Amino acid sequence: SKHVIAYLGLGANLGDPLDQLQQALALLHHSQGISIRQVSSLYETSPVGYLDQPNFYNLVAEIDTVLPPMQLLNMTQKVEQSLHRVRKERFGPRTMDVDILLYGQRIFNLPDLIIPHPRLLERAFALVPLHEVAGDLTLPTGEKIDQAVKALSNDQWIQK
Ligand SMILES: Nc1nc2nc(S)n(CCO)c2c(=O)[nH]1
Repeated sequence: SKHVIAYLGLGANLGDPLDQLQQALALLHHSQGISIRQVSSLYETSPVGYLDQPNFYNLVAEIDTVLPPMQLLNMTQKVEQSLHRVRKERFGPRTMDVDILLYGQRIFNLPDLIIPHPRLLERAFALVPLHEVAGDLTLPTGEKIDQAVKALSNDQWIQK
């Protein structure tokens, strides 16, 4: 069936984030219908949304998947659960967050699946690692990633 290149944003700021990110990548790579093609550098980033929490560690993985979007969403939620994701505050600290940033050139606006990720273009913690693995991509909504990353305000910049 049809192969789609998708981009997943991973983040963690509770427990042992580096170990959890490594475990999440291994789980994804060994999932049926998903193969990881590229992984960005690891970035330590200051929390966006709810500031009174530990720094996050973020990365973006480029995957080749034959899963339809809702099945890919199920897989990402299973990975979060196996990393003991406890959903408390919506923007609070978490052991693992796996967001579907892009799914080929597709656009979805479903109740529990909005792609491209709605806050992608204003979040350096997603856009900078995405630019690293897919810098010359144009979003299905028309924005060019390399222009969007340049447009980020300086205070949004993050260190590797
Ligand atoms: N720096 C940073 N801030 C965040 N705020 C939320 S919510 N999240 C979870 C991802 O939506 C993050 C994150 O991954 N990194």
